[in-house]
Amino acid sequence: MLTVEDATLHYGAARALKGVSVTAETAKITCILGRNGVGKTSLLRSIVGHHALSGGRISFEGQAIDRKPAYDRARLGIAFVPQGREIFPLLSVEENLKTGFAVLKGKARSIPAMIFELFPVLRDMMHRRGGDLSGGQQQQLAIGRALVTRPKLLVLDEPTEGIQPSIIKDIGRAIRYLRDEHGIGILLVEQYLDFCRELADEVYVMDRGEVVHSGEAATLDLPDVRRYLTV
Ligand SMILES: Nc1ncnc2c1ncn2[C@@H]1O[C@H](COP(=O)(O)OP(=O)(O)OP(=O)(O)O)[C@@H](O)[C@H]1O
Repeated sequence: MLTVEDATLHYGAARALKGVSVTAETAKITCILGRNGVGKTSLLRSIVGHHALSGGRISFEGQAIDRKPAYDRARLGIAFVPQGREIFPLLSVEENLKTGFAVLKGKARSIPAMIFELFPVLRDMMHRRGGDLSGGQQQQLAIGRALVTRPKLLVLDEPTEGIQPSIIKDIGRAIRYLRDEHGIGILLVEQYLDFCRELADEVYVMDRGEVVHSGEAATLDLPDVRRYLTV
């Protein structure tokens, strides 16, 4: 569904991505592991249209998207849950969810009931301000907002960062449900190996702007992967 080929990205003279190739399939969970600063966020932001590549190609459902602006990619079905959530603290939970309407046509503008089945706390806190939610609840809200756009591919940047274990479990369950029941493709980056192992179908490991390992999650060579995750 999503193919990134030979992606290179520069910040000024500094090269953050060096020939990265990654694919994410429909109804599969693809996890990119790597420690801080190896280029995971840069890769995701290139995929969703927040950074322009300096080389390489990105295609989605067979269509080249690397020259398209972020809102076009969102309309095609790519939704992004950024690191740090980036919810609107002064807007209510409901208003935050409705910001997802921007990429939908008039008639399609509704909040899917599935979001409240996955994260009941969002219904309970519908009229509270986003900024009043805990970190874990904000992460659920950020995922909910992404789901409002009815994505085919959900891209998540470190969804477990700074979140308590019970909510990490809820988020893991939600991700599995989206894959199994809705056939959504999931692409997530993580530093938390166990979360990734439990969830992922396919795994990539990045180091210093490059993919250094890739394969099915079930066949991961754990000592080798851990080596890339420890500082
Ligand atoms: N806007 C920017 N301008 C300049 N350099 C940047 C910018 N964003 C990231 N970098 C640098 O690019 C490299 C890759 O950063 P990136 O955030 O993609 O890594 P990461 O693996 O996602 O790390 P983290 O887990 O901390 O987000 C780092 O050396 C970082 O300092």
